[in-house]
Amino acid sequence: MNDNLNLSNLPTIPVAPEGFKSGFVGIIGRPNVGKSTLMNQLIGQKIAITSPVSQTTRNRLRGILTTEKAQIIFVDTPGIHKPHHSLGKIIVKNAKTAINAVDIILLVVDSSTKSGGGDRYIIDLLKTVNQPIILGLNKSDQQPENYQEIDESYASLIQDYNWPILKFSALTGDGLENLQNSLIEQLDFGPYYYPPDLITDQPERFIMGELIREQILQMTRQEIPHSVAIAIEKVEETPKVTKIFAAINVERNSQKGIMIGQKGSMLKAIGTAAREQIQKLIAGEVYLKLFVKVEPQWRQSNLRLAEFGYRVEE
Ligand SMILES: Nc1nc2c(ncn2[C@@H]2O[C@H](COP(=O)(O)OP(=O)(O)OP(=O)(O)O)[C@@H](O)[C@H]2O)c(=O)[nH]1
Repeated sequence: MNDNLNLSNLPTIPVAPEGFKSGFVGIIGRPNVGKSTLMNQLIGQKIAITSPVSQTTRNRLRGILTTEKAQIIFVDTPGIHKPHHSLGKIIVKNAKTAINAVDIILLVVDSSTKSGGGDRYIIDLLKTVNQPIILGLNKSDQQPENYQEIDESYASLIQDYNWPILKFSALTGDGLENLQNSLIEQLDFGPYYYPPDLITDQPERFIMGELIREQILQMTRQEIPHSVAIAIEKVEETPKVTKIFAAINVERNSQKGIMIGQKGSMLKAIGTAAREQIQKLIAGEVYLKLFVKVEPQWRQSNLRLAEFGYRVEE
């Protein structure tokens, strides 16, 4: 019998106690403001990848925080920006869909610099939204001396609305308890949507691919912009070690060269760092084998995008 159909294998979800609150919080913002860092910090484990290169996050990813009083499901959305190619369009479309499917919107901005056109673009998108919105000033640890001017530049953008403003640092954790309490306060009473010990809705394989992609983005920086997709081809579990075979798909031969590096040095460095991250994720020994493949123009082709796991959500 297929194990998936065996009902006794399904996780059980307890009945929530009286007064329990729950709901979905959409983390929205421009690329690179710290949305993924924030979600990881709030749920206490790395499930969303982060990097100094913008547009790191591609798919919707849920992070689940369960406390005694509440369950908050965070929906990390790809940064909203004006799209230039078909992957970009899917990313923005998914972010807009996410806005409609949540109970509270946490609009995150980078308060180490003043507001700009990109912030105004998102606030315009949110004008017609009915859910409560919180404006989160992130990167408080990096604010310069003229922080009051910066705070004012954001406050003036939302002066016509009654949105609360909270300041925090996703990196240091400063102000996050306050943020968590404000979110719980605004949530309605509700059930456990997920088992209390679950921290994400994504399968482990997806996160593994993301952890590999994170190392590529960090190590190759601007040289391999966004033309990389990871396919986890095989996972073999043995009692001692989990063997993972993953293909790194790039668009051009030149990118393949960069990815492999001199005498394979780049691929080796990526593999070593990603292996360490994956070991933390699965709490066990990992053997990671990486291959590089050239898939011309994968970003333009919706079919190929679907194969690599990028969903367009209606
Ligand atoms: N100093 C400081 N840096 C931060 C903070 N939060 C995030 N960062 C950094 O900002 C960069 C972008 O963070 P991400 O979490 O990847 O940003 P994101 O909004 O998810 O980015 P996209 O996936 O592009 O939408 C990373 O280098 C983070 O380390 C913060 O509170 N303080």
